[in-house]
Amino acid sequence: MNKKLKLAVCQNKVIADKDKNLLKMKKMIAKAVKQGVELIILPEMFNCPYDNHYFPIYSEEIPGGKTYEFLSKQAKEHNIYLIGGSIPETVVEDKDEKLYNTSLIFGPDGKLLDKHRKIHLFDVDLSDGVTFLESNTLSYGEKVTVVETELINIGVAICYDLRFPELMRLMVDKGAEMIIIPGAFNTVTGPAHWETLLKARAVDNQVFVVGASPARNLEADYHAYGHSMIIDPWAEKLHEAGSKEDVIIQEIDLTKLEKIREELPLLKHRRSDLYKLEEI
Ligand SMILES: NC(=O)CCC(=O)C(=O)O
Repeated sequence: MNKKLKLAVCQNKVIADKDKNLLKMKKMIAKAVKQGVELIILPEMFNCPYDNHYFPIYSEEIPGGKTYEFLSKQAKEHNIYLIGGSIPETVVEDKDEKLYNTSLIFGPDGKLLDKHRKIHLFDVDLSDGVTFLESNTLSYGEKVTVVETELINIGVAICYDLRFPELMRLMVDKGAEMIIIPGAFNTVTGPAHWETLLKARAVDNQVFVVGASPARNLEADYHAYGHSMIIDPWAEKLHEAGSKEDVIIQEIDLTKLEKIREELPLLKHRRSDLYKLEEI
């Protein structure tokens, strides 16, 4: 394991124009690369407004779609690991078409290492005004995603997935040392829960946690919270964006993870004689 890792989160303001979103992201990635980062993380639905109306219109087949090609090229050109936030993915099986909220994970050679399809769909009706039914358009992912890289072992889950500690622990049991959450929380649940959940998952599992949100766009129907964040395994916040567009860059010390796990070995202290968690 390298001992230091420089990473960036590109918090873009998503608009209803895929090409413009990609162009903006290209510039943000170039800005991060100039600072020598090795890993770049993009937000949930970074190329498509977070809205059931837009998901089918913006969705792409994988591999081969415009965004897939864009991400692969960016990773290769800049020799970086790229966690492509998420995009709406179309899958056609036996004439049946399904959509997923999918994160694409690319290596520095531009090859797709893995993808994560959002497992838990955001179906809520909050009295404060946020109503969303992802399951109106999207299908449920079925896989726990952990990718081994030369930098660090990365678990990827998407937004509402963050609320399920069992999933995060399963990722850690599969070797995750950093959990990446592309996530568009909103202006109700964001201030209430985003930071708390990111920190809780970090301290529960003694991992780095990175939350990558889109910037807030008040012209859109859904107002993302923003506040992309990088948290260390001691639940210390290393960096936080505001609600506007930003590229946040942070060097992290990976020895912190080893040190904390050695000094406070809670993962070893589990009572597997009394309870267990398993992937089915
Ligand atoms: N895109 C999402 O899954 C939103 C999740 C969210 O806002 C939450 O509070 O959970």
